[in-house]
Amino acid sequence: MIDSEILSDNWYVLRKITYEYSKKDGTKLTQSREAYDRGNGATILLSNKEQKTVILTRQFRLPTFVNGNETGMLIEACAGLLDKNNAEDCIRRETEEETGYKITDVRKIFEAYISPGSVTEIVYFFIAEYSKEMKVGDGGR
Ligand SMILES: Nc1nc2c(ncn2[C@@H]2O[C@H](COP(=O)(O)OP(=O)(O)O[C@H]3O[C@H](CO)[C@@H](O)[C@H](O)[C@@H]3O)[C@@H](O)[C@H]2O)c(=O)[nH]1
Ligand SMILES: [Mg+2]
Repeated sequence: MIDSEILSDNWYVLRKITYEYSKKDGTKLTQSREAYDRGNGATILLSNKEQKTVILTRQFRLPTFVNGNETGMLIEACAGLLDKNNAEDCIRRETEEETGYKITDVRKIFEAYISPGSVTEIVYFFIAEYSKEMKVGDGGR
């Protein structure tokens, strides 16, 4: 890395990074690219096999509104940004906040860079079973 310049540091951080990249033939190329750092995230698909149901969330997503989604409303799997906790603890807490279900067993199925051309974020994907006994609140937070 040759240089890192902060272009925006308001809510999350947008940097312009200049670096030297070695090509296969050994020649070196200097490139600059912007990278948006908003931390890492986790998402979970909650399902109930007996009922054949899943729980999804519905919320306003500004970036979709400015890019063709007329109402800006999006139906999604429950998701949240990670803090210092590990991804598993974080998705349990996020599930309770957003859906009102206190889940116990969660299984990580994979992780991925979701928009590697511009965003640094890794998203950890989980699945879990839920049942009505696990309902402890209204969710929606
Ligand atoms: N003031 C302010 N608040 C912001 C801004 N950007 C995000 N927030 C707030 O920060 C909180 C983040 O909520 P989480 O539930 O932790 O994250 P998320 O937005 O659901 O993100 C998760 O889901 C996305 C969609 O799948 C994923 O893109 C993301 O990686 C993550 O997993 C929300 O209350 C949101 O409004 C901003 O620019 N300004
Ligand atoms: Mg969320």
